[in-house]
Amino acid sequence: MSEEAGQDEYEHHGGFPKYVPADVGPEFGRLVEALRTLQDLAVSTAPSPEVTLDLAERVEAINDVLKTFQVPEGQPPAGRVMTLPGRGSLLMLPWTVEKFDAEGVRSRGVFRRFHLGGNGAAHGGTLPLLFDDMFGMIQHAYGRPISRTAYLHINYRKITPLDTELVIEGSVDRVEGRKTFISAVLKDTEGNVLADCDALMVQLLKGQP
Ligand SMILES: CCCCCCCC(=O)SCCNC(=O)CCNC(=O)[C@H](O)C(C)(C)COP(=O)(O)OP(=O)(O)OC[C@H]1O[C@@H](n2cnc3c(N)ncnc32)[C@H](O)[C@@H]1OP(=O)(O)O
Repeated sequence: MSEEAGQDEYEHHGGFPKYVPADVGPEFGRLVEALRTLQDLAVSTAPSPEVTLDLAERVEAINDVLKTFQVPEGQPPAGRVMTLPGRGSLLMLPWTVEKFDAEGVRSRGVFRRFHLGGNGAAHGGTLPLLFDDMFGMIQHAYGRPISRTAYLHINYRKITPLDTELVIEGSVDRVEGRKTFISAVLKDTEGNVLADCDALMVQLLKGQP
């Protein structure tokens, strides 16, 4: 990361907690990966009613343990571990950032069974999630203040396959006052464009949520 990257005016805007990198051990990444596998299996299996009941009780028991450790936004490690796929957040696609500076951000990963839409392809709604998260990182790496996505325009050029290594890369196109215009492209490793996307992020005014 360059020295300028991420040097925005975080604390001046709308009640957002300040997110700082989380210091976690390898057990956290192991738990996240186990939960991702659970998600994949939850949408791709058809256990018997007896097994389903047994699993429900076991997962409920896990939830009872986790509930006792709930903390406010900004405090869980989920989303704050840059070295983990999806920064350790189950919501995010399990992609790993490999370039993060003012010139742009690049990330690499796969869509998994959990992200299936139909006929072997990734669900169309998972691509905007990938792009929107990228845009947040891009504007942060560029040093822009806290902003929200005003629009996001995506072009689906080719079917996005599951379990196939893909690359997404994007950068800031231009800044006009509060407005940051950003674009990114999703490609396979042979350079075929699967989708491209451009978005406007608008800097929040003081007090805007
Ligand atoms: C670590 C923290 C990371 C934070 C990342 C968070 C990322 C997200 O949460 S994204 C969530 C999804 N997005 C949202 O929920 C946003 C909901 N919308 C809003 O909050 C507001 O509409 C917001 C803040 C985007 C803009 O509202 P507001 O501040 O009133 O701006 P407004 O005065 O209308 O517009 C500012 C400029 O942007 C332009 N603009 C705003 N929306 C659009 C749009 N959809 N299309 C084109 N232009 C737009 C306006 O035309 C105006 O341009 P100009 O200055 O040239 O006249």
